[in-house]
Amino acid sequence: MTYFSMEDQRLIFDGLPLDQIADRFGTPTYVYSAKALKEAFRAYDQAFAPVDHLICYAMKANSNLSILKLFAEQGAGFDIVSGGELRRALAVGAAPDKIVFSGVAKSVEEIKLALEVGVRCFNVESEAELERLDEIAGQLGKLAPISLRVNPDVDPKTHPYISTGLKDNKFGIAYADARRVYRKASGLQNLRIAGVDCHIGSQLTEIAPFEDALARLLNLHAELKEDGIQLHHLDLGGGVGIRYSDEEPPAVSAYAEAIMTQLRGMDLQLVLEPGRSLVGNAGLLLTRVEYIKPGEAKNFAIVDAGMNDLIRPALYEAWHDIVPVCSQPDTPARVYDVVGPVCESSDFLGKDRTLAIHQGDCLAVLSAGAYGQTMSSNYNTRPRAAEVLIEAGAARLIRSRESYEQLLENEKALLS
Ligand SMILES: Cc1ncc(COP(=O)(O)O)c(C=O)c1O
Ligand SMILES: N[C@@H](CCCC[NH3+])C(=O)O
Repeated sequence: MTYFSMEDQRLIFDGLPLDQIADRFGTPTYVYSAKALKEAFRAYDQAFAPVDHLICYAMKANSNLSILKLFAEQGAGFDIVSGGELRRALAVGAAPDKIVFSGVAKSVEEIKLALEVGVRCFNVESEAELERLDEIAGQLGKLAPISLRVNPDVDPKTHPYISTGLKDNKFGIAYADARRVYRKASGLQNLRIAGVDCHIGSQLTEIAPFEDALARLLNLHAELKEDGIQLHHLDLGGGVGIRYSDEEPPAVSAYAEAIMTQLRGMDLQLVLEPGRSLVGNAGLLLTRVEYIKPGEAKNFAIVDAGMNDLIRPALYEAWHDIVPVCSQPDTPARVYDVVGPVCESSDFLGKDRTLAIHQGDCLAVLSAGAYGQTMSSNYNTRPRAAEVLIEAGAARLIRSRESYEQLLENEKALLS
């Protein structure tokens, strides 16, 4: 499903011309389509309809409250990794019993809050965390629902920075230790074993690594049964990858078919934590060309969005398509590096892009709905971008551009 079209040389996104949105809200601005978000969620929900399942949207991909609310209304649960994300889920009225709590460094305060509100499950990432959780639950008179995040040592064949299920990654409990740690957990008074969990990495473009990880978890499930430990759910972590350029990630339906085939006959609820595939291609970043700068070796299109707004190209050399929102047939195309205002040579949004553009033109950086705004920063004292949602044929602001006052107020108040 594509949400783009061209009308009178203008790029239309979910029914609205992007130049109009840029004029109205300014740049840089993230723009999302509610229709695309809902359809992405529905693809998972329908594909897994034959089995008992819960889709916990991994809000690290995009935690704008309006987007969380939209997913909650579709029936989603949430995968959170911090007390901050828990507060976001609660702020949109998410049901705590649909929240799973991942993360390697859960603090005492975060655990207390999660126990008090009653999250569905803690995805425990170490023995030390298991002990901390048992102790705090005991103090609060609660029974903490847990699953162990098992590191299945499976190669997800993705960028090394976003691979999480290999032996040398910090995440999860080693597969070889998992059975022993489950036995230990079953002896701890204030814990209730709810399930098993893994997450092997992000932007996976093949199904096989998911199948390998699932096979290992099912093997563990059988071993635990022998030990008298019954699991109620199996959480397979993040979702499939998305298409940024020429990748061919599996369709959600094909992924679901493969997973459900393996799960057949197992009495386990399936939990999934997709992030990128629910929001990535439902969003883009609008930016305007401040200057065209021809160079000796390169031409630069210097735009008003930088690595502080979208860090993926700088961090992972990630490729995002960049297209003018108004095409200009009479303008000669040139090859540009599209670079931002930040004082770093790694501040680029795209390299060697053939574009027919002038100073003042507006560009759309595509597939920017996931890990865009959530990974943004105030580096160079740059305010975070605005965010806009297109819904029912209209665009509305869902986060205002940060003001310089907001950026200064905290420290100004502390000036001696
Ligand atoms: C624990 C966990 N769950 C879910 C996700 C979401 O993954 P994705 O955005 O690839 O669906 C991540 C991010 O990689 C994660 O770390
Ligand atoms: N931030 C990464 C994804 C990693 C998600 C966290 N485990 C990206 O932008 O591709």
